[in-house]
Amino acid sequence: MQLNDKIIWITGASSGIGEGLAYVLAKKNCKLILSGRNVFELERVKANCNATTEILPFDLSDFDHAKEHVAKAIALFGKIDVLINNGGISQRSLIAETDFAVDKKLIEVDYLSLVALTKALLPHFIQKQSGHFVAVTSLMGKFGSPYRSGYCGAKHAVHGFYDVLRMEHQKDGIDVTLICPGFVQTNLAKKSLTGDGSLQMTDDQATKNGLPVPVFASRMIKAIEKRKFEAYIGRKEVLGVYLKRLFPRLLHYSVLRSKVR
Ligand SMILES: NC(=O)c1ccc[n+]([C@@H]2O[C@H](COP(=O)([O-])OP(=O)(O)OC[C@H]3O[C@@H](n4cnc5c(N)ncnc54)[C@H](O)[C@@H]3O)[C@@H](O)[C@H]2O)c1
Repeated sequence: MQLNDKIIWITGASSGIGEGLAYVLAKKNCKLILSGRNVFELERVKANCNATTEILPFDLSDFDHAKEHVAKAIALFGKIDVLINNGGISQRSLIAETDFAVDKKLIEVDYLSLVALTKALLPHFIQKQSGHFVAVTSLMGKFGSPYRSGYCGAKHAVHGFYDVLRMEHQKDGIDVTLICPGFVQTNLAKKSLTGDGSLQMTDDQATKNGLPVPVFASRMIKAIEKRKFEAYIGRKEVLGVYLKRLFPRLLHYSVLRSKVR
């Protein structure tokens, strides 16, 4: 399935991966709906896309109004073909030093907001007997790494939810793709939550050495077009998925030795 000319809704579209996806999809003549919190940044991204790009600002943690956000998104072009649940926040703090409020925020933004939007959009996909849910999780949704307990928990939960969604609604022509990035050169690390909920503000070396956003975005779009169930996109860190599956104890000690923060 080519994404050309499709109507695609992207969350977290004001920066990083979401922004990069918007530019590649705009070149494919897609009609785009860009969501995020920062209207100024969304307008900036929109100005760099094609003429059929709209913005729909809202906070992902406002999931009590998910049905209203979905109704507005459908009204923009009359239907939606693909929802890319991309927006999210990360974490850099040890479990023993992390306030419970931080765990709650991570589960709300990185898991519950995706569930809320997906459930609100599902009746539309069932009614038209087609649609594609894409969730940007992480390799941290497949295995753990220190300093990211709440983030890993939320991203693992995303996998559980969407695996079930795929099983329950394949009969309705609905596809589900889970995208697991390794390290990608965005500001995610800088905006990561520390133990008291404040932002880390500094970059990680691993993120700086990650895939450039345009490279990542192109590979992600290919995975969506192939209707992959799951795609692991990164450099050598992707091996962690296979180590976890085959040699979990080896992965455990490799992650500890790598001292990735
Ligand atoms: N960059 C990486 O190395 C990496 C690795 C694994 C997974 N990911 C995932 O990729 C996705 C995109 O992240 P990114 O790397 O582009 O970082 P980013 O910080 O540039 O993008 C995240 C986007 O989500 C938005 N967002 C965060 N909280 C929000 C809220 N409450 N309401 C609305 N929007 C909100 C941010 O404003 C931002 O636009 C995230 O889900 C992240 O977990 C990134």
